[in-house]
Amino acid sequence: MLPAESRAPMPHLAIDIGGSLIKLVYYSRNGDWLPEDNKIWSSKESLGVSNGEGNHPLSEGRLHFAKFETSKINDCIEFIRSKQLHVGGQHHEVPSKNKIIIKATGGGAFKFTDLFKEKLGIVLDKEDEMDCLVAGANFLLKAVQREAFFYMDGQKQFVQIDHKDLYPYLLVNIGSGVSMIKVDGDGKFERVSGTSVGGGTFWGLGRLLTKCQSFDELLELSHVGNNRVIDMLVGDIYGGTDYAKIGLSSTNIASSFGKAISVDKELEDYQPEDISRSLLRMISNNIGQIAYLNALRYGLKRIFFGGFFIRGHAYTMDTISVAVHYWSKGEAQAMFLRHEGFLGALGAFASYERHGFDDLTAHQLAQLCPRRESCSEGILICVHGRK
Ligand SMILES: Nc1ncnc2c1ncn2[C@@H]1O[C@H](COP(=O)(O)OP(=O)(O)O)[C@@H](O)[C@H]1O
Ligand SMILES: CC(C)(COP(=O)(O)O)[C@@H](O)C(=O)NCCC(=O)O
Repeated sequence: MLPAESRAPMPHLAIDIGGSLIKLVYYSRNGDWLPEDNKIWSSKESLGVSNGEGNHPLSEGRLHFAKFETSKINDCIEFIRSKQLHVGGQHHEVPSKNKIIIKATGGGAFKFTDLFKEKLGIVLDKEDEMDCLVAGANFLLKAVQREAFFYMDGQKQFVQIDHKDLYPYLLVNIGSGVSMIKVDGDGKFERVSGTSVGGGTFWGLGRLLTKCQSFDELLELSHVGNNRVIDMLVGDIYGGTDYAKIGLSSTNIASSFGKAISVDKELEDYQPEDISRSLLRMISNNIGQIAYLNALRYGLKRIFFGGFFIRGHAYTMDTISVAVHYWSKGEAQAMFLRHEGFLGALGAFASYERHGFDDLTAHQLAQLCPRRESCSEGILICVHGRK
C-alpha cells in the first residue's frame, strides 16, 4: 500500500477482469464529464453523494457501467483512455510522482497487470474476487430497491429484502465458471462449491456446435429452438409413458443431448437453434441443481444467482427457477439480481475506503435519494465520500 501523499486523486473507476468479460464501474459527478451514450453501456445510473461527514447537503452524480469482451481488452483500455476514467474524467496531467491506482478484481487483474501499467500507467490494486462478489451482492441487496426478483411464469416479481434479515444466503455467480458462496454477513463468507460447467461452457460449446459469431446470437437462437429434438426424454425411453414410480414424467429430460447418439444423424442434421436450446437448458438445469444441493447442505433458504451468463434472459432464469423448484420439491426458490454481471466490479468500487458504501441503509436511500423512482435503469445510491 502506498503512502497517502504519493497517491493520485480518487479515480472513481473500478474494474473486474473475468475469464470472458471485463466489467467497469465508474462515477461522475453531475456537471462533470458525462460521456455520451455508447452502445456497450449496460446502464447509466444516478448517484447521490454526500460531501463529507454528518448532515451535509448532497451533490449528485452518476454511476456508469460498461463491459467488454476480455479478448478485446485493448478496446477497454482505449475506452478508459478516451474518457480519462483512470483520472476521474479530468483531462489533466497527473504529476509523475503520483501513482494512479485503480481497484481491480478478477483473474485478469493479475494477468493484465503489466498491460495496464504499460498502456495507461495504471497500478491495479488487486482485490480478491470472492470478497468483491460478496461485497457487491451485499451492497445491492441492502441498498438498492427492486434489485432482487423471482422469475415466475415469464414475470419478474421483485422482493423487498429486509437487510436486517438478509443472512445467511447462497450466492451463485455464473461467470465463465461458477462459484457458490455461503454468505453470512459483510465480509463473512465461505466459497462452498463451484462447477466448471458455466457460462464459458455454454458460449464455448455453443460456438463450436452452432458456428454462432456472438453470445447474443447464440442466446437468440435458443429462443426459437426445441430441445426435445436433441434431448432424450423419459418418454423416449419408456415408450411415451411416465416413470411415475420414481416421479418422472414422460416429458422430463432423461439425458441431455441423449438423442445425438443416433448414428443416423450428424451435427449438420441438427438445427443450431435446437442445439442452443438444449445446451442452455442443460447448463442452467445443472447449475440450479448443484445450487440447491448446496443450499440444502448448509440449510440456506435463499439462493441469489448472479453473473453475466444469466443476462436477464427469460429462458435461462426460467430453467434455473424450475430446477431449484423441482429439486427442492417447492421448498426453495431462485432469486436473481438486476445488476447480475456487475457484482465484482461494484465490490471493487466499494472497496475504495473513502466511499464508505457500508454505511448505506435503505432508509437513508429513501431520504437522500427522493428521485429514485424516476431512475428507470436501476441503482440510485448515496455514498459517504469526498466530492
Ligand atoms: N457479450 C458477451 N460475450 C461473451 N460472453 C457473454 C456475453 N454476454 C454474456 N456472456 C456470458 O457471460 C459469461 C461471463 O460472465 P461474467 O460474469 O462476466 O464472468 P467472467 O467474470 O468469468 O467474465 C460468459 O461466459 C457468457 O456465458
Ligand atoms: C476460477 C473462477 C473463480 C474464476 O471466476 P470467473 O472468471 O469464471 O467469474 C471461476 O471460474 C470458478 O469458480 N470456476 C469453477 C472452478 C471449480 O470450482 O471447479
